[in-house]
Parts: sequence; C-alpha cells; structure tokens
Amino acid sequence: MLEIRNLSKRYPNGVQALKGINLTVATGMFGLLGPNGAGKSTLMRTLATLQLPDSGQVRFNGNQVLRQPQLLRPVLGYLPQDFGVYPGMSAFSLLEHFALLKGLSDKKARRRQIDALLELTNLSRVRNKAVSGFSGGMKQRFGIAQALLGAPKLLIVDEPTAGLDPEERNRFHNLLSDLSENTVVILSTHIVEDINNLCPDMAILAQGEIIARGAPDKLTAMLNGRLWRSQVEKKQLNACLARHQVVSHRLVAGRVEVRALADACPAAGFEPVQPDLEDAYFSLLNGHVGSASGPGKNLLPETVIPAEAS
Ligand SMILES: Nc1ncnc2c1ncn2[C@@H]1O[C@H](COP(=O)(O)OP(=O)(O)OP(=O)(O)O)[C@@H](O)[C@H]1O
Repeated sequence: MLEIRNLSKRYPNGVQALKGINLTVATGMFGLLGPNGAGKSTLMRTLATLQLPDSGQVRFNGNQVLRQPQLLRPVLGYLPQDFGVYPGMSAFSLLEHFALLKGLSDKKARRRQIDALLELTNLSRVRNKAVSGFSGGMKQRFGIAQALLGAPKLLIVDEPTAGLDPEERNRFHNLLSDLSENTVVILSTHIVEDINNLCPDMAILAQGEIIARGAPDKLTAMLNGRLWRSQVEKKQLNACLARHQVVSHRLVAGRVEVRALADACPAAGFEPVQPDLEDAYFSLLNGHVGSASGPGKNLLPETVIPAEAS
C-alpha cells in the first residue's frame, strides 16, 4: 500500500509542480494520467526517492519513504521517462552492473535473476549486444528488466510506451499487467488508451493537482446520456465551439467530428454517443465536469471521487 499525503513541490524558477497531492494506491495497476507539464514526472521522481518535495509525506507499507529512503530502495523498481545507457555495454553486463548497485551480491542468484529477466522481456537473443544499439521497443523492455531487478514491490513506470510501435506496446502492456498481480505498479502517461487498457484504478493530474480519481469506467459513466456527436464543416467549427460545450473535435475524412456535452440534444444534426475515457478526460481537464473546486463543480457526479481529503 502506497500512501501519499499533502505532497507539494515548487521549483526554484517558481513553477508549482505539485499542489498538495493526496493518493492511496493498493496492489495492482494504477494509472496516473495527465497532459504535458501536469507534474507526473515530478511525482514519479519523488516517489522513486530521487528528489524531495517541499512538504508532505509518502509511506509504503507503513515506512516513511522520504525520511528513510533506504527502506524503499531495495523494493523499488523505476523506469524513468528517459534513461541513458553506457555506450557499447551489452544488455547482460549492464543488468549485472545495475544488479550489483541494487545489492544483489550472490553471483549465482544474480545471474539466475538476470537470465530470467532477459527471458521475460524477450531479450535473451540479444543479451550480448550493446543496449545503445537497441530499437526503442527493445530499450524499453531493457528498461523494465532493470526496473525488475530485485523483484520490486513498488514499480514506477513513467511514460513507458511513448515511441513504441503497436506490437511492442502490446507486448509491454502484457508484461506490465502480469507484473501487477502482486506489485503496486504506477503507470504515468498522457496516453488515455494505455490507462484504459491496463488500469482498474486511476487518477487524473492537471497543473499539479489530482482532479479526479476512480475506476476508468466510473469516470466514463458520468457522461452517460449527456454526450452528443455531430459532423460539421471546418468553417463552422468556431461557431460550434462558441455555441456548445465542446469536449473534443477531430478530423474524420476531411470533416470535423464534434463531441459536446448537454443534458438534451444540443441542436439539429447531433446524435447521442457512448462516452469513452478520452471524453471523460477532456471533460475533466476542461472543467466541464469534475473536480470539487473546478468550474464544473455543480456537475460533480457521485461516481467521480475527487482528490482525497488531507
Ligand atoms: N527541474 C525543474 N526545474 C524547473 N521546473 C521544472 C523542473 N522539472 C519540471 N519543471 C516544471 O514543472 C512542471 C511539471 O513538470 P513535470 O515534468 O513533472 O510534468 P509532466 O506531467 O511529467 O510533463 P511531461 O509529460 O511533459 O513530462 C512543468 O511546468 C515543468 O516545466
């Protein structure tokens, strides 16, 4: 169990990256979804004990992580957004190097674990090849192998599928999903589909605040019966944006598909549409529905669990 209480961080340039974050995360896959600059990496680095917040507490299985990071590190796996590798070092040698740094001192046990992780991440075939020459997908799988050294109980993965092709992404998802059975896995991403596919529980982070928390289908359900779709010409888009509560718009075969929120059909040409997580995400981000303090506060449905009370 991971407990985050009142976590705040302001960088020296004045940016307030985290504003009193409260979250409790149990074993399984937890998605942290947010746009660029929301504060996801700041939160991930703080949980990984790589940087300190200005205030707040983090506890993992009862231990105070910020005060005693040495208690978390042996059971922590972290895959950062970008990680460098020593040029020319093979996958095996690099894993051995990380394993030693992680304190896996028994040579036989260490090598057994490295072999198993290379197998798990489908890298046995290239174990003696330089990681610096790997494709993006292979590098990410190597990243997860190093994060899994020491069989972590808390696994933090920051934007893991950016740049992966669909096949690699699928493989990576399956791997994460298998791992989450007895581990707290926190997946931070701006890719809604990744969260939808993988996470039974999630939170949305925007401008350093948790604006919603709950199961993806519960967050989506708050839009049931209130989402409408229409296709308009590009030149009509601005008028449509001005007139309706537009959640999103995208080009479909040269025309613009507009999705809007309304309690009843907003205009001729609109038809009801089944909401998905992306609709819920945009609605919450734009304040059409959601957070207790946001612009849509009077629309707060019971299914959206706002940020936990401090
Ligand atoms: N070392 C730093 N010094 C100053 N400002 C920073 C630093 N790191 C991050 N920030 C700022 O803090 C805010 C949150 O950044 P952070 O990288 O945590 O967000 P993010 O959600 O991970 O975004 P992205 O998806 O783009 O990586 C941003 O405004 C960013 O510019």
